[in-house]
Amino acid sequence: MEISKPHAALLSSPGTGHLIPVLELGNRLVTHHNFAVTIFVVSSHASPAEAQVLQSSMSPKLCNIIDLPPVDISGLVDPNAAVVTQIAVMMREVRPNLRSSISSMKLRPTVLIVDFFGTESLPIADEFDMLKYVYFPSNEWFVALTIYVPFLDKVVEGEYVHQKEPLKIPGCKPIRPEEVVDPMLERTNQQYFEYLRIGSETLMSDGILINTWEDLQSTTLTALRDEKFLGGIVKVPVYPVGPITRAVSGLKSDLFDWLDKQPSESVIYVSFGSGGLLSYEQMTEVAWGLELSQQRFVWVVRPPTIEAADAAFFTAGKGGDDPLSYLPDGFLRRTQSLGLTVPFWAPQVDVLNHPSIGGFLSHCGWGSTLESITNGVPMIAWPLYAEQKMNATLLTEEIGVAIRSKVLPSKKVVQREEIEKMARMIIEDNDGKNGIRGRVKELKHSAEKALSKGGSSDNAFSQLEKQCKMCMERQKATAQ
Ligand SMILES: O=c1ccn([C@@H]2O[C@H](COP(=O)(O)OP(=O)(O)O[C@H]3O[C@H](CO)[C@@H](O)[C@H](O)[C@H]3O)[C@@H](O)[C@H]2O)c(=O)[nH]1
Repeated sequence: MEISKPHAALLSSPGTGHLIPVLELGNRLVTHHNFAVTIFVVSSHASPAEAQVLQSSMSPKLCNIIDLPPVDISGLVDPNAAVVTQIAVMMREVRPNLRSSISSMKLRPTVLIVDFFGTESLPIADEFDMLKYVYFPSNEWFVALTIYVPFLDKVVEGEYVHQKEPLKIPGCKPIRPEEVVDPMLERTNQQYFEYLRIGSETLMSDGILINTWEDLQSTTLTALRDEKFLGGIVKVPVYPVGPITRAVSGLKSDLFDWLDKQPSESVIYVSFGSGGLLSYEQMTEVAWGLELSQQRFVWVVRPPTIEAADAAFFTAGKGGDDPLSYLPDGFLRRTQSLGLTVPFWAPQVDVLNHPSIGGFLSHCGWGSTLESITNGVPMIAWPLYAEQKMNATLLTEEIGVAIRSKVLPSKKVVQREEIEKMARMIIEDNDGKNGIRGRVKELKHSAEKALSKGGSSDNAFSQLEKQCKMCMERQKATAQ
């Protein structure tokens, strides 16, 4: 490793939805900003999707990847505890391994960048005289809520979900009580305390990196920087560095042969992120809705869950039960010429990049959202868990690239007639009434501009690079 380059150590928390954006941030730092990068991975070790993502990051191998030894949290947390609690405890327990890995490195890292579940490791950066940043692979509105929750905690009485009025965040769009993130659903649950802690610890960093860009949501960014609003509590720089997404791999398969034969922008891609699951009843309605709409589709099908909305978070992409056996009788035969089903996992970035894809029925995970926007594909927002309800609102009410059902799918089963209508609307509305196709294409260009030389995200990276070079000089001076 060259001593002249800043060396960034990135820490990723378990889950494909976190691992992918951290790996891509690392790749970007290497390819565009002359960093050396080591990525510390805390993997869940049960997810084939995660293993596959790690494997593909080896060619070309741009970053040094260190899989931290797994930690046993069985004695510390109930196996049925919320996913956020489990991740938080894993990230807490992994700290000694991270510390010893960093201390044994020949070339001391200049900066530690943790994803937001790793904020408890920030003091380790101080021990080694490194800079410390928090990376949110999500949007500014979520960042705003996360850092403001410790303040809401002091003034809001009772459960957030029982509030009569939307929750106010200085300078930002208020949040409707039914849209709060999962850790805020129950204020006595451990995941809530972990979330509060993450919010406070983020403010102790040297800066916040967000996987978005200046023009996507400029009002919230302004609020995060303006002293009169959230800038009054966020004293560190906020860098929108995105959209950072995976590159198209150029895969060839029967799926792409089929897509090649479909008309331009005619196919709806249906997928719920790395682990999203539907109830059996909802899965049945989706199947009927697609069939009734007579629109073309590619559907990543997983076996149903008993909850209204759930996720196979630690086992993403894992086989087992045949998911296709849960589809309505005769569905596959009747839709043979209309669509394709893909069990468990699809090469999503390549699919969204295909010219025949014209809409994405998505759970609104931020990775999927960015992949849709950067490929100019409008969405049907179908939020399930985590911060996805906020994302869906952002996409439909503020950014204007999605349509959605009348009632949240996590609250009530969306009926086939409404799905049929949305499927037609997303494909047939070529720059029609709702104008979302035109808007998403505009944003595709604005995203490209942000990342190009001299664009806003490129500039944000340059500022980070500058801070890191200054830190390197300081480290050198103290070592002499
Ligand atoms: O069949 C599939 C399904 C998913 N993916 C990829 O998996 C990633 C999924 O990421 P994302 O859309 O962000 O969803 P989650 O995996 O659900 O991500 C978690 O992490 C995100 C970032 O914090 C949050 O926005 C989400 O709400 C949270 O659930 C994307 O890169 C997809 O391309 C595939 O390649 N094939």
